[in-house]
Amino acid sequence: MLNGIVVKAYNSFYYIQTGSKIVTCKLRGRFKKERFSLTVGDEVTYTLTSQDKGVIEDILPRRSLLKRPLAANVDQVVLTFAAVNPDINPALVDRFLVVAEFSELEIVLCINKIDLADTGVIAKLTERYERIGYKVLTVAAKFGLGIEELRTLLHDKITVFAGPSGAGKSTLLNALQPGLELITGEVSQKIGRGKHTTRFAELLPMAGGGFVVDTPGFSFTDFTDLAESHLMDYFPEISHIAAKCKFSTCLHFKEPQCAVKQAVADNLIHPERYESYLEILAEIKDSKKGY
Ligand SMILES: Nc1nc2c(ncn2[C@@H]2O[C@H](COP(=O)(O)OP(=O)(O)OP(=O)(O)O)[C@@H](O)[C@H]2O)c(=O)[nH]1
Ligand SMILES: [Zn+2]
Repeated sequence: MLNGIVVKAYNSFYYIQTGSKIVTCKLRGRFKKERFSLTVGDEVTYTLTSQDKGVIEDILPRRSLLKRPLAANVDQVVLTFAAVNPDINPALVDRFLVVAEFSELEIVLCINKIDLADTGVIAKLTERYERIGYKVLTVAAKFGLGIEELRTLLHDKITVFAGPSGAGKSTLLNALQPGLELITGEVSQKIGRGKHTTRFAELLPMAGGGFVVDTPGFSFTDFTDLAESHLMDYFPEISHIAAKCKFSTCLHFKEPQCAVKQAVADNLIHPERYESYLEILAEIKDSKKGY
């Protein structure tokens, strides 16, 4: 029995990668009866029926399932923003961060287009998010700057890219491609990448191990899945301090003796981060009205 990972699903065929080898597999009948939908990122065991064909015998338990893009076992998200052009919007960064935290993904904040920005601006931005505890990478995807460091962070993980339009996600993925050529070249031939354009995500194998989800998706507009009382869990610097509030039910809004509000006043929490928190809190409150 061999172990592998689903890198592409197409017409009830699954393309399973083990090492640098791709095997085309079908599912055992019993899975079809169970209506189990296998997706990219799933780990399976299979037996070979010929050199490059096989049958999936078992599906290993999923660690996670991301809905957009649809992929299992995603470990990490690289949130990509341009420092300028379009100018970084901290409120939008916070919204992406909340969704990434909610999805329990490891987070890398990638600030792109540093060739166009002031070094002072970059330093301030970096400091702002590193202070909260986030990993920040500054790159210029168009010029290959910082790409090696990003590549290192992708090793042995399944990574998805996200960020607003124009931030440079496609440029980043392309900059990562040269390192992939050896393996993806083989994949392309076998599974006809580019021939069939599908809406479904595929995993791109990385030279040093690990995969990147080829569709930068992971967009969202609402926070209706969140509970008001849990929102603070997705702001690390707020949840860190919340235990010191007078009331255990404190939402850090209008409650008296709130340690979070005090921390904002003392400049220990960035006022714009607190603004973002309040804004999303209001959206959650609104969405729950009328239920
Ligand atoms: N100056 C500069 N321009 C860049 C850099 N990276 C990307 N760009 C440019 O920014 C524009 C947008 O880049 P894309 O890679 O298409 O951005 P995207 O995030 O994939 O955008 P969507 O497909 O709309 O989601 C392109 O014109 C790129 O050439 C960079 O590091 N420096
Ligand atoms: Zn409070």
